[in-house]
Amino acid sequence: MLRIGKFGFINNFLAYYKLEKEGKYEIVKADPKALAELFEKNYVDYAPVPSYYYLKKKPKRHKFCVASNGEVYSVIVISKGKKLGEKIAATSKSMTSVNMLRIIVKERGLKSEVVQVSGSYREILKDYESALLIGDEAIKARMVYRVAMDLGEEWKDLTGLPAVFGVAVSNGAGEKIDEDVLNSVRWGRENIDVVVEEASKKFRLPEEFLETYFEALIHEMGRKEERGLREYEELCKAHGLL
Ligand SMILES: C=C(O[C@@H]1C=C(C(=O)O)C=C[C@H]1O)C(=O)O
Repeated sequence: MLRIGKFGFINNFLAYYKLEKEGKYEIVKADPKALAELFEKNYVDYAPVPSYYYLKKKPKRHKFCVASNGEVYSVIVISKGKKLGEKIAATSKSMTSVNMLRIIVKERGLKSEVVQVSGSYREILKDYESALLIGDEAIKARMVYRVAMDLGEEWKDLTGLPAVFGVAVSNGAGEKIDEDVLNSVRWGRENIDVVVEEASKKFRLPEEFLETYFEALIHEMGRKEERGLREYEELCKAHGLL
C-alpha cells in the first residue's frame, strides 16, 4: 500500500476527510517539518511539505497545497503584551512561515528578531513575549492571546499574492495520488457541513470558526498561487534565506 503524508493539523482535516475513509492509502501524520524529514528519508511516497523545503530541494511537485489569499487564521504571531517582543520565538515545527516572517519583519522595517525555538507554545510563552505559531497550536492560542499578525494577511498586504505555506511533493509517482487528494478536497468542499460538524466534535471548536477557517484555506495550486510561491522564493533569495 502506498504511504502518503498528512499534516497532523486541522488544516488537512477537510482535504483528507474522504480519502481517509476510503482507506486506499496508508496515511502518516506529522507536523510540516517532520513530514519533510520523512519524505527526505523516503518513508512516504507523497506528502505535503513546507514550501520552503520544496524550494530548497525541488522534488517533483503536485497541485495539492495549503495556502490562503489573505487571513489564514492558523499561521500567526501572538503577543502577550501590546507590543511585539524584541525577539519573536518561532515554533520549530515550521520551515515556511518562519522565513516568511523574517521577510515581513525586514520589509516592514520592524525591530524584532526572529529566533526558532522548540517546545509547546505554553513553554515558549513562558520565556518570550511574542511567538510565531502554526496549525492547531495557533488556533488554540488565538482563543486566549492577542493576534499581532496573521501571516496570510501580512503576505497579501506585502505582495498582493496568496501565501503558499505547504505544497505536495512525491518521489515521482504522485500524479494519481494527487488526483485522489484533490477529489477528496472537492468532496470536502461539497459536503462542508458534514466536515465542519465532525471537526467541531473532534477538536472542540465552534462550527462557525471552522467554517470560516476551511473556506479561507486554498488546497489547489492555481496561477495566483504559483505566482505567490515564486514571489516567496524571490524574496527568500533577496533576504539571503535561500
Ligand atoms: C496553514 C498552515 O501552514 C503551515 C505552515 C508551514 C510552515 O510554516 O512551514 C507548513 C505547512 C502548513 O501546514 C498551518 O500551519 O496551519
